[in-house]
Amino acid sequence: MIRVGILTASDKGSRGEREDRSGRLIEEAVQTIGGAMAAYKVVPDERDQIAAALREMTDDLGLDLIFTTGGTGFSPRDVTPEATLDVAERMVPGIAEAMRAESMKITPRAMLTRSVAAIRGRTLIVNLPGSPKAVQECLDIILPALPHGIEILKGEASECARR
Ligand SMILES: Nc1ncnc2c1ncn2[C@@H]1O[C@H](COP(=O)(O)OP(=O)(O)OP(=O)(O)O)[C@@H](O)[C@H]1O
Ligand SMILES: Nc1nc2c(c(=O)[nH]1)N[C@H]1C(S)=C(S)[C@@H](COP(=O)(O)O)O[C@H]1N2
Repeated sequence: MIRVGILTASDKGSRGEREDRSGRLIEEAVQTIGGAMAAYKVVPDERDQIAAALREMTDDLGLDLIFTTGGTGFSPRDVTPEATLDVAERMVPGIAEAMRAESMKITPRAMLTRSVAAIRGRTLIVNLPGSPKAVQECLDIILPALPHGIEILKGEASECARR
């Protein structure tokens, strides 16, 4: 079982002005790879609050995988990638590269997400864009590859199967 944290960075969501459909979507999608939501938080687009929530989900809760949603674009308040870099120990560029490359086949605006993926301790952190449409598209692209990486992170698999 993969223990998943969902962190929604949204000013509107944190004020209770919008239902978090993106967070709900992530919760349902991770079940297809044996994931279960173990923590959920909505924070405003504030770098310190996002980084603090990421530290809590990694260091205190020891989750396997964290998806953030929102705050990856060009608005001055979009700081989720910067907050992720604040807590990152090792980068995983291929995940964001794959999301952008495959999403570009759907919309050229996919190049506008500044999302990053990184490892802290034994936790993989992946930024997703904010809209439910973008979240679904990005998860379709990356979810199949994640369980193997998480197994290795957890020390449950040492070799890469050639697939
Ligand atoms: N968590 C979410 N749940 C449902 N819809 C969302 C969510 N995040 C974004 N969206 C939708 O995607 C659109 C673009 O997202 P964007 O990140 O620009 O949000 P915003 O509403 O401008 O800002 P914020 O969510 O930070 O208050 C939004 O207008 C909204 O329709
Ligand atoms: N697959 C996919 N990626 C996408 C999109 C999309 O519709 N589908 N929208 C893009 C748009 S319009 C923006 S502005 C950026 C940043 O989104 P965010 O600010 O909500 O994080 O994600 C991009 N990535």
